Amino acid sequence: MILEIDNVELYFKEKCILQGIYLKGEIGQVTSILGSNGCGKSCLLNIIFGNLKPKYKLIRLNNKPILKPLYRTKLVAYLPQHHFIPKAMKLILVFKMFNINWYDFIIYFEAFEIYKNHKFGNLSGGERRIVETYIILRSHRKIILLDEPFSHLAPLQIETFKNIISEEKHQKVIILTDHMYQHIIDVSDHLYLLKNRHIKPIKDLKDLEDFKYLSTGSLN
Ligand SMILES: Nc1ncnc2c1ncn2[C@@H]1O[C@H](COP(=O)(O)OP(=O)(O)OP(=O)(O)O)[C@@H](O)[C@H]1O
Repeated sequence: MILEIDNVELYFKEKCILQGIYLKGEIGQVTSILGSNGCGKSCLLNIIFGNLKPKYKLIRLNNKPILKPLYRTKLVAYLPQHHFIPKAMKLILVFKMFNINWYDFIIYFEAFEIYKNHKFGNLSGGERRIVETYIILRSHRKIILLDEPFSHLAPLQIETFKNIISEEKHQKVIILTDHMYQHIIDVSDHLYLLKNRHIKPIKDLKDLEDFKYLSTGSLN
């Protein structure tokens, strides 16, 4: 499966946020978007998901235009920056509701075993993020959009998620964004940089310094 988003133009009132954007994601490849605060990364993920309507955009799946919002196709799962699981729901029910195996989760995150019957809202912010990120990544959807999956997580948990992403990419289109650029670079097959409304494919990591996303010497 190949997902392409093309010709995106997004305005809020008079202000142009995104212009002439083209991005491609495909099964077997992790595609990541880097960019400074406020450059439009979350907006772009929301446009792909279908809950933000830009002035123009064209989404193609295997070369075929998709005219309805992607979220209505049951092909896509999206991890937003905010928590989306009801606080009062017990963890075991959360996993049942999303049809995700609790015991597989415990293999990766042993420390959660004691939380099986705890309410989601009683977990810490980072623990809630782990549950939500896991559920989205393991969801039975072909397209996975992740907005800042690494922020708020401890180093070991980040490594676990990088391994899970590398497993899941073989059957899913994975598109993500995060400010933790080293982890993004490690886990990605294709990188894009959003800057000044435009997107640039990054072929050489040095471009991240040349385009002033990173300060000179950051990659040494
Ligand atoms: N509903 C809205 N109305 C007006 N402006 C908005 C709205 N949503 C986002 N923006 C503006 O669009 C720009 C891009 O926002 P977006 O959230 O996509 O940035 P981002 O790259 O994800 O930033 P960060 O890395 O800080 O999360 C910002 O300048 C933001 O203020």
